[in-house]
Amino acid sequence: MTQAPAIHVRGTHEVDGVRQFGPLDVRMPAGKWTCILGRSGVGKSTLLRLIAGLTTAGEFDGHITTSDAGTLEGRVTVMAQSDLLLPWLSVLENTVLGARLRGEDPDMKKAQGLLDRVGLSGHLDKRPNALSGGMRQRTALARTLMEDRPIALLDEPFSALDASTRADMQELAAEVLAAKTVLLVTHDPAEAVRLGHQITVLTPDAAQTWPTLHIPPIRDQYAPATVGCQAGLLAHLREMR
Ligand SMILES: Nc1ncnc2c1ncn2[C@@H]1O[C@H](COP(=O)(O)OP(=O)(O)OP(=O)(O)O)[C@@H](O)[C@H]1O
Repeated sequence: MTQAPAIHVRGTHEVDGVRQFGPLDVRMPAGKWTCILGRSGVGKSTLLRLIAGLTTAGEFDGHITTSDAGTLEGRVTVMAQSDLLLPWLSVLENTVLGARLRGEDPDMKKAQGLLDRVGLSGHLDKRPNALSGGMRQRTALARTLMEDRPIALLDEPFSALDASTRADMQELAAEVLAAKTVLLVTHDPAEAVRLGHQITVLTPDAAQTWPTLHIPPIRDQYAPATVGCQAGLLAHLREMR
């Protein structure tokens, strides 16, 4: 795997000639987690899609660059808000879909290991319509973690999970994606404070950096400093409405 680069996004996004967000200037440090929050509809998923090189509802006027001047193409793995599981494939087949689409031999042992870590080892042969929402999301997470890319873009990857499973999956993702450049879109201040090396709050006008704790992630969510940071961030998000 190549080393994870930093990512720098500068620009403005417009939909039908109306500015949706920007001009923003956001830097995602190399090999670190940047957690992005902001009110619903502000453009978090759009920003993620722009970095992923996917289409958006509008036009982006700006630049997305990497610290090594390399292209993003082929170096990014994306976990979208909807799980995008193929209904005719099993849990295991969906998990190895990336390799299959590239015409490679999938690493079945790695896939089975990840599915075990996400608690689905007893469901490998099931089709997505036989799974709960949380099980589907964990399958999509396993599929994302299969890809050994230097950049991971995760759009609310733990939103369908119960609290204890969510904590477990956050720890798994932090372990597997260590040293990668990660963008995590979340609505949960506790999640951002637990996982983020950097916390960015997107507004229609800018991307604000919220001060994080000096302790490196993954942080103890019950430590007084963590709880205080979460409370401050939540208050800030509520004031922005
Ligand atoms: N296909 C589309 N056509 C027109 N407008 C769209 C389309 N998709 C998204 N939008 C608009 O773009 C804006 C940003 O959407 P986006 O999904 O990026 O927001 P978000 O911050 O991720 O929201 P949420 O937190 O609710 O997921 C929204 O106002 C939305 O209405």
